[in-house]
Amino acid sequence: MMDAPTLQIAGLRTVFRIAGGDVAAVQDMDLTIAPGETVALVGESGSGKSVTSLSIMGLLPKRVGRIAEGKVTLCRKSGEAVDLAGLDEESLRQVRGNDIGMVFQEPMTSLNPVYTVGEQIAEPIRIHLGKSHREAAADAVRLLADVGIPDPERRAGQYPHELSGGMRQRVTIAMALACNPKLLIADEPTTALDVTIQAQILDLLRKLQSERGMAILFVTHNLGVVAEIADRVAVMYAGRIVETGPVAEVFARPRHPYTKGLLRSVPVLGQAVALKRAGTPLPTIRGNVPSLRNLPKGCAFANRCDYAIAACSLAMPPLVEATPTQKSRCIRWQEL
Ligand SMILES: Nc1ncnc2c1ncn2[C@@H]1O[C@H](COP(=O)(O)OP(=O)(O)OP(=O)(O)O)[C@@H](O)[C@H]1O
Repeated sequence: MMDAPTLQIAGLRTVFRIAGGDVAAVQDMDLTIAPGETVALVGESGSGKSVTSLSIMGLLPKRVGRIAEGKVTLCRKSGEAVDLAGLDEESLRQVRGNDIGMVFQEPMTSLNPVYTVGEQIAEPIRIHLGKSHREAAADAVRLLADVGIPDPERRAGQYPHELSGGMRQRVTIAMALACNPKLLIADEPTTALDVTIQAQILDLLRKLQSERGMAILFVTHNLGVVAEIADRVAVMYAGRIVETGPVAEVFARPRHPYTKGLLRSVPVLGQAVALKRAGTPLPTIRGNVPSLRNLPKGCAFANRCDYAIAACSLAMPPLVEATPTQKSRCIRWQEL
């Protein structure tokens, strides 16, 4: 029998209250992540990637954002399945940092400047796992070693400002993993780091995942990072998944014009230099992401799409199976 999924999102719709009514930042969202699997959410800025991860974690801005429909089922460490969309704040606090670990783009937003890094890693271990100060402090040093920080005993006594950006991000990963979560949500965790450090952090996440077998939801706008880290990818556009499938298959043969455009606009080093010399601009997707306040009736990508026909503007295309493993929200996927 297959293991139960670690995370199962079904029919998620997340809305924000704005002047004049609610606007949906995420809708029709179905997504499953199996134990030990890495799923990447990609798309341009504003496509709804971060709102999806905030919805899972119960961290939507209070009174402004809310889950209006759908279920977010998490298989907890105990084996119990809970619908995070239906939990109160206190129950969510027991899940966050315990069953779900979180790593964000800017490590300083997760770290407190007035506590040592050792104290900060030890805190969730005491709160969620009920260990003593002494045991939690020893665990914190072990975790610092696990995330590749040299001289972990000395580092545990240092404050965040005494560490480099890459080291700080390793510390937030240690914090996220402190309680051995089933799911790690990493929202642009390498975007603020320079390229060599980025590669080290991705290597570290891969190594930790193979050791611990946790599921990872990886949010990024960077397709190179997706290729490095993910098993499956879900491409978002204007709040909806427009294509999903195994990374190798989607990259080799995208079945949605938006994915195709995104892949075409990734600079390939030699090619980018040659294009620049020839005075040819790198291909980009023309036009802009539509405003969520007045999304068109049909496909939200139609006005930017080279494949658009009249039918595309009549109704929102459903997400259909293009292959047994790949889905597309395009009525012309067979022609791509
Ligand atoms: N606090 C808020 N109030 C109103 N609307 C919001 C709020 N936060 C997000 N949104 C809406 O949700 C949309 C999706 O935002 P989200 O942060 O998920 O995008 P993203 O794909 O993660 O982009 P980025 O890569 O820039 O973080 C935004 O375009 C915005 O319209």
